[in-house]
Amino acid sequence: MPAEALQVEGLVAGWGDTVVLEDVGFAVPAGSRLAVLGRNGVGKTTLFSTIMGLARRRAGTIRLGDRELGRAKTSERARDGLGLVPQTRDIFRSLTVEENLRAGLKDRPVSALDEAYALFPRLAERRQNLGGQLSGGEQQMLSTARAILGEPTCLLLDEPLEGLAPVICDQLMDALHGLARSGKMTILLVEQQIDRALDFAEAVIVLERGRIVWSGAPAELRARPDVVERHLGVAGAH
Ligand SMILES: Nc1ncnc2c1ncn2[C@@H]1O[C@H](COP(=O)(O)OP(=O)(O)OP(=O)(O)O)[C@@H](O)[C@H]1O
Repeated sequence: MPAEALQVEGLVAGWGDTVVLEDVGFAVPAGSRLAVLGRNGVGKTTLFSTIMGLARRRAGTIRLGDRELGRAKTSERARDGLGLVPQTRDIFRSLTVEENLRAGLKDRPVSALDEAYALFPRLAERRQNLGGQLSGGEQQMLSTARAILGEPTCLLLDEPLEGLAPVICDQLMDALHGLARSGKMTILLVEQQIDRALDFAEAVIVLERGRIVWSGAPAELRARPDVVERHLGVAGAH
């Protein structure tokens, strides 16, 4: 396996005729965790969408392991090991929790569902409930669990904590830390809760208007309140 799970170089991308990302480049070592930070509208979701083949790449390369993704379809990227948990939590509201999870199994045996239930015991309690009956936190757990069942080598999590109560954020982050400890998955996290993102990540990139304006280690960002204030719009990360 190459040392880098994901390598992005000179990426210019957007939607239709609109360019959102300009010359974005970064590399994520296999098994590591990267936080992607930035204010609303700077292009974080567009970055994940471009990696998944959902947005329009105009220039640059995206390499997953040793494969350059080029024009690969989203389904091929998923087969090659990319997984996305979108901000919109794409669960099937009229299917049960168990049915939702089965949809994420790909070719794996049904017994693999136990992995999801071990990671999120709350989902086991709710397995016969419909997706639409779940709380926001449970829906986020379901969306995350379904992506994980596909055994992605590289998981993209887009603002998983948005709108969740602090205690649910704790539970979700505990599960993500557990996943990360297994070392099998490379995880990219977009998150507005900066402290939680910095606790989780080993490296950080900060986006502003579609460009990377800062990159480094979480401790380095914590030592730069000026960067935090300027690009993330808050007084400081503690
Ligand atoms: N699916 C889409 N179709 C068309 N334009 C989009 C789409 N998603 C995002 N955009 C546009 O791309 C630009 C960057 O938005 P994006 O969602 O990537 O930023 P973000 O940093 O993820 O912000 P947020 O934190 O608000 O999600 C915005 O102008 C937005 O309207």
